[in-house]
Amino acid sequence: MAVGALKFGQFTLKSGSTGPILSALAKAFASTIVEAQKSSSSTSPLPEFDVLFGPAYKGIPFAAMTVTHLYDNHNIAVGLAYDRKEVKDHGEGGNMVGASVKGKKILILDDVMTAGTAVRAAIDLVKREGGEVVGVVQCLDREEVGKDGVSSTVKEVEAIVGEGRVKAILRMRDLMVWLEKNGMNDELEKMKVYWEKYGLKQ
Ligand SMILES: O=P(O)(O)OC[C@H]1O[C@H](OP(=O)(O)OP(=O)(O)O)[C@H](O)[C@@H]1O
Repeated sequence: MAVGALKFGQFTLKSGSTGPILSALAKAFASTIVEAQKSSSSTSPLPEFDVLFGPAYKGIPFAAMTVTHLYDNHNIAVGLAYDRKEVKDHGEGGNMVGASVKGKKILILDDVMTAGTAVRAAIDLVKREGGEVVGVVQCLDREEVGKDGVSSTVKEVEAIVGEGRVKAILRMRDLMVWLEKNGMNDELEKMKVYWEKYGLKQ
């Protein structure tokens, strides 16, 4: 909220990527991954993984920052891989870049899922290249109903990667609690209206 990254209602998007914001995000992604790997933190801890995969485009800088932070601050050394949206017809060719995923355990990292299209495409790509996707981590879990109108996109993706294997730095309901605590009532009201329309009903 402090940097205007999240807005409700009608607005024009503006990019707000700066060193301090990206640094905070890298730290949050890395801590979320480390916590999720502890067996005490959840009934479905994230398994160890070899390569972090960031789907183009926004997933690429987030994954790159996170592997760096994992190494510098948590002594976890993993590879970085990402895809190109356009197939390259010269040089190494193909649309995978970075560490090889073949025979490796892969964690996918992105900012947010809506319909889950980007993450599903990433899962398919990694599988085609011979990797095994062991989980997904996103910045914000929107906690919205998915394509079937009942379950969530998270549940739909967990049906592919494993129950409890989609993690998030924070959830929509965490944001609502934070807005309430900080007296941001206008934003909270807008979020509640949005939640009524799109939020999970359980
Ligand atoms: O779950 P989905 O319905 O796929 O939506 C979520 C995806 O959409 C956004 O990326 P976008 O498609 O805008 O691409 P970009 O990262 O290249 O901007 C976002 O970064 C996710 O990757």
